[in-house]
Amino acid sequence: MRTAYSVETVRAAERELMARLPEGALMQRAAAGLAAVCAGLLRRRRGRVYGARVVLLVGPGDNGGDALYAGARLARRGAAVTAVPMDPERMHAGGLAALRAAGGRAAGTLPQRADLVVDGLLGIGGRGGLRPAAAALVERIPPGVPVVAVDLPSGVDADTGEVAGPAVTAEVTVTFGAYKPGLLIDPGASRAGALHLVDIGLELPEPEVEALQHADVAGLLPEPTASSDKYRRGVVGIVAGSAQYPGAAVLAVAGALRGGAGAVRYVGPAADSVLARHPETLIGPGRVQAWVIGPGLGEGRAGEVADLLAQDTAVLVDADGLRGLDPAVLRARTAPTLLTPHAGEAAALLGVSRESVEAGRLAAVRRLAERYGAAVLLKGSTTLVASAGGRPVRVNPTGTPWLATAGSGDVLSGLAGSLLAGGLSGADAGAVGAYLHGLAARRTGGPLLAQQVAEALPAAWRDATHP
Ligand SMILES: NC(=O)C1=CN([C@@H]2O[C@H](COP(=O)(O)OP(=O)(O)OC[C@H]3O[C@@H](n4cnc5c(N)ncnc54)[C@H](O)[C@@H]3O)[C@@H](O)[C@H]2O)[C@@H](O)CC1
Ligand SMILES: Nc1ncnc2c1ncn2[C@@H]1O[C@H](COP(=O)(O)OP(=O)(O)O)[C@@H](O)[C@H]1O
Ligand SMILES: [K+]
Repeated sequence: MRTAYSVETVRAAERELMARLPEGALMQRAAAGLAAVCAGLLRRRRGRVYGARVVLLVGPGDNGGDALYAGARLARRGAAVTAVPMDPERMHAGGLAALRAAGGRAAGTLPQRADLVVDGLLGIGGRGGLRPAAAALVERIPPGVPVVAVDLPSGVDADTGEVAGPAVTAEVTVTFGAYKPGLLIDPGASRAGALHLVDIGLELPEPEVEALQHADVAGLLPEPTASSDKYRRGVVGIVAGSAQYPGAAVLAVAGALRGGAGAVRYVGPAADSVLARHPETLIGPGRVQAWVIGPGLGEGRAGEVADLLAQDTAVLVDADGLRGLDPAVLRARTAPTLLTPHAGEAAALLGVSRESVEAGRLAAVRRLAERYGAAVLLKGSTTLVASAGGRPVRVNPTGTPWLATAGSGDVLSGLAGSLLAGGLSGADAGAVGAYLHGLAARRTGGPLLAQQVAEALPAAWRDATHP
């Protein structure tokens, strides 16, 4: 599991540790880790550190201090290091002295030739969009030169991943003590490049955000045993499709057939299309361990949604099924419930604009889970899964923008429903479903069709369980 912590939590852990260590010890740990990553990158790119031109962008706080001390270490190894301050009056004094003592220099303007830029403008002390002096430096980073971000790319909000205006795009981010949510959630995540965590010895409580890895997914996926039969493995029922959208039913069933359930049952008007593509499907009402309702349902089918929600069976509600949901009805349920909106559907459920959901995805998914008393999977660039009751929000690390194609959400709802039928909780079914869905899409590559994502699911399952 990859875990991430808010700025407030990191600061508290830092204070506690600093009280027990000599002054400046944490910054030296951070700078040593940062310098090692920079040196590794320079060696890979040009064979050696000696003679490399390194530019440090230096902000007014400790993030700049880290960059200056790391720059001093690189200068001692023969790099030509130039520090460019955001504000020449406010640079970490100890760091600047160390850099100068090691042979580095400060300059007023950004050199146009460099082998590496180190972004030490802002770390966890950054607030709001970059102010003009910082933005001007970011805009002058020479194109094609690799950037290593210190703690996080400047301009990315550490707690949310929000980016308001210009921001650094890094090849590598070297972060200290703990990942921050903004490094795992887009748009911040796509600015951070490869993540490198430097352990500075922090002791941390439960995380705010977590991302599953292969081993976590393997531990959650249901595996059949000698005593399994198709009913014990779980039956998932799919209520999807309409005369207008029969394809949604076919795709949801395609996902469900590859989600580990022993059988898939289809209920709805697209039975002929479903059977033509998936002869394995059972047709018509019957007993199931989990229902999926919503993909391609069209208008006027709220009664069917209400009927399923009234049953004491796990239910996943997607797409058209999400219209007009009553929070009181959902909160009263005791069986697992998973809602899988995209940003537009989430906005309608919260009564806010789509833009506000997209700008603050973490807050939106948390509010949805609280309000509806259910697990909620918010689709989009970095899919998020929250559960009612304040557990860490799960961030899916496997997505790809190629998934933004018609019908891929239908495959996901069938898949996650199948996992629910296999006995996973709402949040686990959502997070594991999104993980396999993203892996399958990455395996397929783009441009991709939703049905290809479904077809690649067994291979993605094997990748996660037998890496
Ligand atoms: N606290 C600790 O124990 C450690 C901190 N470390 C480093 O210290 C950093 C945090 O340092 P600070 O708390 O000094 O904060 P930062 O260095 O992140 O930035 C704070 C400064 O930036 C200015 N600023 C804030 N938002 C801005 C914006 N949008 N545009 C322009 N300027 C802005 C503020 O006025 C303030 O002067 C971490 O990210 C990490 O790099 C590391 O050395 C490890 C140990
Ligand atoms: N920019 C993006 N990056 C990664 N994944 C995305 C992006 N946009 C959409 N997706 C994913 O694509 C799928 C689209 O689902 P959805 O919006 O329900 O479409 P549909 O209803 O056509 O199936 C979801 O899994 C979502 O997370
Ligand atoms: K930074």
